[in-house]
Amino acid sequence: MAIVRTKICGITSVEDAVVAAEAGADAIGLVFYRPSPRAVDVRQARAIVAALPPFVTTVGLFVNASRCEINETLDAVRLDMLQFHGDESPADCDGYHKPWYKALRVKPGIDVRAHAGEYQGASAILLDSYVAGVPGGTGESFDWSLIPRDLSQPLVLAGGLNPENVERAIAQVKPYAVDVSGGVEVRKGVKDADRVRDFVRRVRGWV
Ligand SMILES: O=C(O)c1ccccc1N[C@@H]1O[C@H](COP(=O)(O)O)[C@@H](O)[C@H]1O
Repeated sequence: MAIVRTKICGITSVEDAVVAAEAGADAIGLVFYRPSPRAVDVRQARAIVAALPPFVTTVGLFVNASRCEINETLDAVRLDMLQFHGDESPADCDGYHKPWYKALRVKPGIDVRAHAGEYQGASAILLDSYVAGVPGGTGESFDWSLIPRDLSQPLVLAGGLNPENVERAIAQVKPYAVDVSGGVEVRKGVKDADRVRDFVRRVRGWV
């Protein structure tokens, strides 16, 4: 059985980053989108990244950010990958000399395969729930039967995942990785250490 990778997104403190890393998360996500309750600035992000042990991937999440803002963030913070979670075109995502992946928000009627196929430069495609007016981090799951089996890029499953449903999600979707934010929080922007550990254990099949 393939190992499924875990990303814990929306980390806003050193403490939560260390919990995620010690739990066995493969990646942590830092939200550079000011309207989000999970947004961090570059000073917070630098402190979080500095506290991480080796081999934990740092992902910067952007929503329709300007090239200038992304480049300034990359100059200030050691980010390994970029997650584009807005309406960015394939061209908008290229040119940062970093691996990147694109989030697509799924609702009935969307042709996921065709949409994903436009992002040939992406290291992966992340599928999240569509909620009108909110780009992500909604805690809402979507109908996993809408996911095509034969995407050409690795699939990162997101949207309303939590320790209670992640094993079912993995069994049904067989993603490359899972990404969680709200499902392992005490409140928006603050992780629940026990739920983070429980989530990672379940993804790894340790329970
Ligand atoms: O976390 C946020 O606040 C956020 C804001 C804007 C875009 C994306 C955001 N988070 C990402 O949304 C998905 C699903 O989150 P959840 O588990 O349903 O809460 C995940 O990829 C987060 O990284």
